Amino acid sequence: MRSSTAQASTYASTETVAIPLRRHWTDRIADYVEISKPRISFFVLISVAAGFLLGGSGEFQVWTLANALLGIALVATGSSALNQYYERDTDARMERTLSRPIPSGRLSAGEVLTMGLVSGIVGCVYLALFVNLLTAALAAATYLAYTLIYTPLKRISTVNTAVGAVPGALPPVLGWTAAGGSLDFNAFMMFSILYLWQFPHFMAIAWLYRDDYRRAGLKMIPAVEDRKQVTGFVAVGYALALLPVSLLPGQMGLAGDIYFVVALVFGVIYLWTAVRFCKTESVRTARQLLLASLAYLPAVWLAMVGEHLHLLN
Ligand code: HEM
Ligand SMILES: CC(C)=CCC/C(C)=C/CC/C(C)=C/COP(=O)(O)OP(=O)(O)O
Repeated sequence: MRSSTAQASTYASTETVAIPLRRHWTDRIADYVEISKPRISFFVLISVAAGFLLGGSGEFQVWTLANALLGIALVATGSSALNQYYERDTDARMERTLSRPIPSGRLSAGEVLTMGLVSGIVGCVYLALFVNLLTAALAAATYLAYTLIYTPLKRISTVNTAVGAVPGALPPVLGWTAAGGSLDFNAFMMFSILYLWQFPHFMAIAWLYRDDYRRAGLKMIPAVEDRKQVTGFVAVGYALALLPVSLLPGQMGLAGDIYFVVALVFGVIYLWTAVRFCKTESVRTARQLLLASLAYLPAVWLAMVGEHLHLLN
């Protein structure tokens, strides 16, 4: 125990962290919640719910949905905890992540490692017992791909984004199989939409935090690429590819005309913000692209589910 006053900037050199002797239990809970990356996890769970509501046979199984959400939330929390355990040194070098529980000394690395293993394993076992084996196996694959492949790859190659986008795109598939759906073309369409969506989303973020990533030695495209507009072209390319792919569910009978219009309108806005970002890389255009990404996903899932369940027509 080196000190009881954890001042984030003091610990920027990684291992030196202070664990306060006594902290109120509500503060510890808040730290555990922060470890779970609650905003990303919330979107992951929205995607699970969308997959579930589209993959079911028509009969609404509320308890299976609740069990799937709980089990997947535990697995997602476990993967976030292991990611932060592994990245405790690089997180301490980035302004965005410096005040996370480990680099700021509010939680020990050992605690977070334990949380990552326990939460991940309990979540997978819970899914196997209360949902089904296929969903448990896919959730375990998501957890392992995120922690053992994507996370270490961030230090090695810019390919990391294309790899991390695979576990990132699996949540709707987990929901789909939790509802009893098989791994068919419709599940693959939902996977593809979320896979492509992640690139403009992350190019905006990676550009905004490129100095952070450079300082930490993480290989993100805008942090290693000196030529202007490469990040923008990646964003535009994927936003463009997303447009026709996102219209497929309307064509394949998973959703109808309302979905088609919503996917088209939000897809065009997403593409337009990506083009603006590509033309003029700036904090303003990057933030607009990030905002468009965060509006796109709930809108598209909601329209698909709403129309599939005849709530909109
Ligand atoms: C390659 C895949 C992805 C990468 C590298 C990535 C990276 C990030 C990062 C670094 C942030 C933090 C930005 C900040 O602190 O300001 C973030 C925010 C976010 N991400 Fe992603 N993400 C990916 C995929 C996803 C997926 C699959 C989802 C949801 C299904 C998602 C949903 C969100 C949300 C909701 C936020 C919160 C924005 C906010 O703080 O307001 N991301 N992402
Ligand atoms: C069921 C289950 C395990 C779901 C999880 C799905 C999943 C992997 C979502 C996150 C996608 C992703 C690569 C986020 C960025 O992490 P980052 O490490 O780049 O972000 P950071 O820099 O903020 O730590």
